[in-house]
Amino acid sequence: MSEKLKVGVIGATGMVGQRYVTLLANHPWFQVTVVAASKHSAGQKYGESVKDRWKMGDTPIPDDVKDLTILDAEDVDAVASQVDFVFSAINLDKADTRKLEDEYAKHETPVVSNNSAHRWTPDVPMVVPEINPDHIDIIKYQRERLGTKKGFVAVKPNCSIQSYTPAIAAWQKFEPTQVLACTYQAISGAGKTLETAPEIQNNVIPYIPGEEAKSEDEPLKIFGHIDPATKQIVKADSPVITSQCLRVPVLYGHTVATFINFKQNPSKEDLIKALEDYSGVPQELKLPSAPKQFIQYLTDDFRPQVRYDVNFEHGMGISIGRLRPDKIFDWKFIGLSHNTARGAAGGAIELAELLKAKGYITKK
Ligand SMILES: N[C@@H](CC=O)C(=O)O
Repeated sequence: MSEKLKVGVIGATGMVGQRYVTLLANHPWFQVTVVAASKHSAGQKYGESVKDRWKMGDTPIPDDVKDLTILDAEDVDAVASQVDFVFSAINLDKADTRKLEDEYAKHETPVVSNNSAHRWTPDVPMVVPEINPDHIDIIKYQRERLGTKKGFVAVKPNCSIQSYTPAIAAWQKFEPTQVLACTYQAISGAGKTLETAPEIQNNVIPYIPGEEAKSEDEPLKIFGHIDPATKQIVKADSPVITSQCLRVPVLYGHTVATFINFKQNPSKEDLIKALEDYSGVPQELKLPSAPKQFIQYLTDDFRPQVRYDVNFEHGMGISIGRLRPDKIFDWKFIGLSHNTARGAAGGAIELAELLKAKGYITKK
């Protein structure tokens, strides 16, 4: 077996960073060799630093990272010189995040980011590997702009869109024109637990800052195409998506109530078959984090439920149910995805696997 790629996790102490180090423990291709965080945590042993704020429940702090000394994420030289690429879960303001991620790229260290800062940079691919793997081809133009040979930034989209965008992708041949999506989002999406967010207990909060714009716009970049003339990703102009995003007292799992119109007139059987048959490059290449079944359709009207279905395919699969005709729209359905697995660290790890398999991430 070839030597594993050395990985840095920047922003390793927060909730998404913790999810990265737990998902990467025993990864067949990647080995976490550096954990980095704010200056405040730098110099401490990772295990010591996170033990009182460990949010991964029963999953212990992995042995391979426990004794690593946390580096300052802004000391790019120190981190980049020790790794082949980094996962970014850094939590700075957007301009500073963009600057820092670019610096890593310019140090010839590819960045696979969870952060939203670069999602709308026109030559940064925003990828769900099952849906738009071809967007990684934009990296050649990004490298031209950055003046790098190996370095680049690639991002995954916001977690909220992953409970309905896969269904829209599976139904592209029916030409979706309009989508209405109301999300019911878990508290871990805000980096909190039910204990650290007492305000969510017995409550529903009707506003998640910035979430509706992300939910409406990000799928369109994913459905877009690379324009070689401008060396940019041009977003699709349909379907038009409108949304409302609510925070609910759930730890993991974003549920969505979705309504959809099509130009064509698919039957329920056509729609379910398209969901169940939908499969992509990660499944073809058998990427280590790829779910065997990307989308499952559940016929029981009481499903999908967070309690039973959030961990479908280790949190990397999407569950859809209650597909039925609507009085105003053509169809409506319920979707569910795991917001910190498929929706965050798991989706980014699958993207890094795709980038490695396609030769964009290599040993330095
Ligand atoms: N913005 C989301 C997190 C997903 O990436 C949320 O607040 O739930």
